[in-house]
Amino acid sequence: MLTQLSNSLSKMQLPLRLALQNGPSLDLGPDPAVTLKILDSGLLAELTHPTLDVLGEAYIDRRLEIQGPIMQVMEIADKLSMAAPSDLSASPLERTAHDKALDAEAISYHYDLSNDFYRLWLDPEMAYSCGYFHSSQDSLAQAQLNKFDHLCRKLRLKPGERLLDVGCGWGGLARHAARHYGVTVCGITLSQAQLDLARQMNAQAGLSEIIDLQLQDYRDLPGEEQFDKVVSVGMFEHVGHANLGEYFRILQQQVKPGGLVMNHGITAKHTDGRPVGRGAGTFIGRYVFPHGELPHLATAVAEMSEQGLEVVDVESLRQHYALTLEHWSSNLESSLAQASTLVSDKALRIWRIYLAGCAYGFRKNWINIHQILAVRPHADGSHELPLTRADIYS
Ligand SMILES: C[S@@+](CC[C@H](N)C(=O)[O-])C[C@H]1O[C@@H](n2cnc3c(N)ncnc32)[C@H](O)[C@@H]1O
Repeated sequence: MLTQLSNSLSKMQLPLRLALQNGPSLDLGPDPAVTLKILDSGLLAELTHPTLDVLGEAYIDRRLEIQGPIMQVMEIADKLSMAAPSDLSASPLERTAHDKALDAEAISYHYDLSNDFYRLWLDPEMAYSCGYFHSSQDSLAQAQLNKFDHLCRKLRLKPGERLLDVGCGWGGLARHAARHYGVTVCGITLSQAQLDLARQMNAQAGLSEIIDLQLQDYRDLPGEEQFDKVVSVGMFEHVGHANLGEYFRILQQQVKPGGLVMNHGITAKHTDGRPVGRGAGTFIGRYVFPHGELPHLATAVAEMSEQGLEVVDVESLRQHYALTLEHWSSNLESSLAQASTLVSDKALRIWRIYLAGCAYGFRKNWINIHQILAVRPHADGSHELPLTRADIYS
């Protein structure tokens, strides 16, 4: 049965062994570093031209086992997927009409999984977004502190200011800003599990009085012009194209005239959002971030501009997200036994593929990430930003 695979794949010369359960095996190159063990022979027909979602799905459904370093598995899976016909650009774009109920369900699916599971592979402050590496040798914990500081400096936070953190996660940025910049913070999340732990962490840090975290959708934020600065980190990927205008309008309304808004989020490679990674995006949408959508940088900037936010600075952190994800993936890979006691076998398989696959995707430039800083100018068009960025780096 493996002959049919041999014919279609052997010219690829990969360090890969394909093995049938209790049966023969086929090496696609010398010294195989990775073995794909096929537990369901029905998969063989698909393996002649596998897309990444087919391979990922077969693994999480236990039709396939993987043996070997996970990052090498990703690289080999990507090469295998090149045998697939490249007609994916014809597949329809994933766009959802987001509403509050749908978003709450999607957020709970991902973020309420298990705090203890996330704690296994995130940094001690549990930042769940791209770090900022001053050097590739920085630890994950250091890179996350660097990121908090980079954001606070770009936002030019000053003692006594009020900061809104939209999608605050486990509150690491809020604590950093309150501790080191003397601001009071209001943060919102849609995950009850996150909120509970974030409040505990704030209390342990003695910061509960100056950080107010709530379970709230961004569309339910009350009032206007309540905040000196607004930050949103790793959240706008959940908003959806159809709601981007409303989302940025709300951020603009929340900040006082003259105030700054920072949007830090993953962005699409192509302006029209056509698929990349031969099925990788399909897998992420189906199993990791349901209804997630990645706008292109140009779309985000256009939507911000239309809502009265003047974009003043844009920085790509793509290499930083590859490094961050490599740390997360390697932390998870070295804690698999413990992880298996915290989440289901299927969830663990999904998260293994997601972390390693996204690290690979950022390295390959399939996706990007941008910090977009904007100001809400005063009515006469003025603002108080300095003429250069020198103060950020002093
Ligand atoms: C990837 S996490 C990032 C968390 C945090 N900013 C960080 O950097 O660690 C995304 C966050 O966005 C929040 N979120 C997603 N959709 C939301 C919505 N509609 N309203 C409020 N928060 C939302 C999630 O609950 C989660 O806290």
